[in-house]
Amino acid sequence: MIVLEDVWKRFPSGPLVAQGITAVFPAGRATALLGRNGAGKSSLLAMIAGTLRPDAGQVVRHGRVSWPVGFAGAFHPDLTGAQNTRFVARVYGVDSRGLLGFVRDVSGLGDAMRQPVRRYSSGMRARLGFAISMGIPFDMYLVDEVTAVGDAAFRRETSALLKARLGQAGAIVVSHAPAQLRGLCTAGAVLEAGRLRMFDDLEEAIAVYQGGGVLRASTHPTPSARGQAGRGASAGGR
Ligand SMILES: Nc1ncnc2c1ncn2[C@@H]1O[C@H](COP(=O)(O)OP(=O)(O)OP(=O)(O)O)[C@@H](O)[C@H]1O
Repeated sequence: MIVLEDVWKRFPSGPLVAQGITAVFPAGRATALLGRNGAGKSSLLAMIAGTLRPDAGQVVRHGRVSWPVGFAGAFHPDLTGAQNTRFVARVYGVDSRGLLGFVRDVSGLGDAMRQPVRRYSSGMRARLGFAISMGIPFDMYLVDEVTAVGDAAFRRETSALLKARLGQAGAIVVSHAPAQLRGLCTAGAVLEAGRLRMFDDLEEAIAVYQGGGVLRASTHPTPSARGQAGRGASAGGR
C-alpha cells in the first residue's frame, strides 16, 4: 500500500505538479494513473518511488515498492548488464544467479549482457531495467509507459509478463493507451493541475480523463479541465 499525505511539488520555474495530494493506492490493486502530457505523472511516480523529494508532505510505503519500471537511468555505465543485474540482486536481497538467468531469458539482450551498459541504446537499457524489475518480487510495481519500449514482439512479451506479475501484486501504471490500461488495471486516478482524483472504477477515470479534454496534445489545461480540477478534491483512499 502507498499513502500520499498532503504532497506538494513544484519544479523551480516549472509547473505545480502536486498541490496537496492525499491519496491511498491499496495493496494488491492495479491503478491506472492518467493525465495529459506534462501533468506530472512521471514526477508523481518518482516521488512514490523515493527518487524525487516532495516539497512538502510525505509518501508512506508499506511493502516493497519497485522503481519506475522502464526507467533505466540508475545502472552503472561501466558495469556490464550482467554485473548490474548481480548488483541489483544484492541490493534487494534476491538470489543473483536466479535473477541473472531470468534477465537473460526475458531481456533478449544475449551477448550484450557482457557489454558495459554505457554502450547500450536507450531501448536496450529499458529492456534490462524491465527484465530486472520483473525478476524481483515487489509488492507494488510502478510502471511508466513500459510498452513504449522495444519492438512488437518484445512489447507482447512484456505485456504478458507484466500482467502475470500484476496478478500477484499491486501497481500504479502510467500509460496514454486506454486499451493497455484496461488489460492491466481495475482502478484509476486522474492527475490534473496538481490534483489527483481517485476512482474505484477504471472506466470512470478514463471517461473523466477523456471528457476533460486531457487527451489533447496541448500542455495547457482547457477551461473545462481547469474547472474540473478545481472541483475535484484530492481524494483520500476509497
Ligand atoms: N527535473 C525537472 N526540472 C524541472 N521541470 C521538470 C523536471 N521534471 C519534470 N519537469 C516538468 O514538470 C512537468 C511534469 O513532468 P512529468 O514528466 O512528470 O509529466 P508527465 O505527466 O509524466 O508527462 P508525459 O505524459 O508527457 O510523460 C513538465 O512540465 C516537465 O517539463
